[in-house]
This record gives sequence, C-alpha cells and structure tokens, in this order.
Amino acid sequence: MAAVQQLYRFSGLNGLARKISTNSQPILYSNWSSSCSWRVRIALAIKDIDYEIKPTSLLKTVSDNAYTEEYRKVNPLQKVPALKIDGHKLCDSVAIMHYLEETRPQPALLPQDPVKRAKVREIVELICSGIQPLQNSSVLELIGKEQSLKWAQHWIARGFQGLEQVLSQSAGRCCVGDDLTMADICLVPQVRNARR
Ligand SMILES: O=C(O)/C=C/C(=O)CC(=O)CC(=O)O
Repeated sequence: MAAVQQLYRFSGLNGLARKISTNSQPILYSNWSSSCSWRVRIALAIKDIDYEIKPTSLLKTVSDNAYTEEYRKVNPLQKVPALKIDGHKLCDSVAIMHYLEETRPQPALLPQDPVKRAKVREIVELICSGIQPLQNSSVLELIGKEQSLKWAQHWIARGFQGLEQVLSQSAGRCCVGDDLTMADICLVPQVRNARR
C-alpha cells in the first residue's frame, strides 16, 4: 500500500542520526521499540519539524532509562514518548499529535470534514485505547511469560477484526479516504507490534 510505504519513509527510524542543535529545538524522549514513540516521530516528520531525540531506554540496567527520578519529572508515568516543545512538556502520543496539529496545522493530520474527522478519531481510539494498551510490554510483564503471548494475540486479533470492518467502510488509499491522517500514523506502528 503506497500510504504505508510513505509512512515508513516518515517513520524517523533513523532518528538517532538527527543532529542535536539549538535549545529551542523540540526534544523528543523516545524509544525505538515503542509504538507510541513511533507515532510521534511520524507526526513530527510529516510536519517537517526538526527535533532533538533523547533515546530513552525501557531497561532499568541501561543509563538514560525511563525509570529514573530525573525522567519521572519529564513523564510522571515514566513512559515514552514525551515531547518538550514551545516551552511546554507534553506526554501521551495522541495528546502530542493533537498539539502539533493545532499549533502547526499544515500538512493536516485530520480531515476538514467533521464526519471524516470523527472516523479518524474512532480509528485512533480503537488502536490507542482498544489494542495498544492491552499488549504493551508493561502489561505483558505482569501477565507473565506463560500467558503473555496468548493474551497479546487475543487482544490484537480482536482489535484488528473490528478495525478491518471499520476500514472496509472508510478507507481509500489511507485509513480514511486518500489522505494521511492520525489514523494511519497509529495503524503502522500497531501493525509492527502485531508482527513481532
Ligand atoms: O504515549 C502513549 O500514547 C502511550 C505510551 C505507552 O503506552 C508506552 C509505550 O511506549 C508502549 C508502546 O508503545 O509500546
């Protein structure tokens, strides 16, 4: 699908190579394996916002990890992503995407049409509330090794079955019509989660 290829180009997986420059540049606390961090990297790339990336490990044994007291001041839930931008500190990938959309409207990540906007939000919600939180690493750790694969597969399969039904009505080249939106930004990292 052309849109998916486009998103991979936008993914910022090569974000580590981004140069660190002035203080006024946004700072993204991100982890390569975090699908939520990936959403924000895609949004920043689509909107052509240059930023500094702070790789934030999810392993307590590695320095610059998310479980330090220092990072707790950045994100009280000690999750990635977090974005420092315009003198503010923002957490939660969906809230960050909306902030970017409202402060830097072009290229738009939401359609103009209210029905299409609602559909984008429905898909975002389906993925970001209905799938991703149920299969993220902190939840799977609590479920335990024996049950975690079955658990993750169950919620991912259930979510994608619902999603496919929604997309059969809404999609063109992208999730809603032919233009890239927040829905596509959330879909691609979730597909990667499902495959791994
Ligand atoms: O910012 C969010 O929307 C949610 C973040 C998380 O749940 C942490 C995380 O990185 C989980 C993941 O993407 O694998």
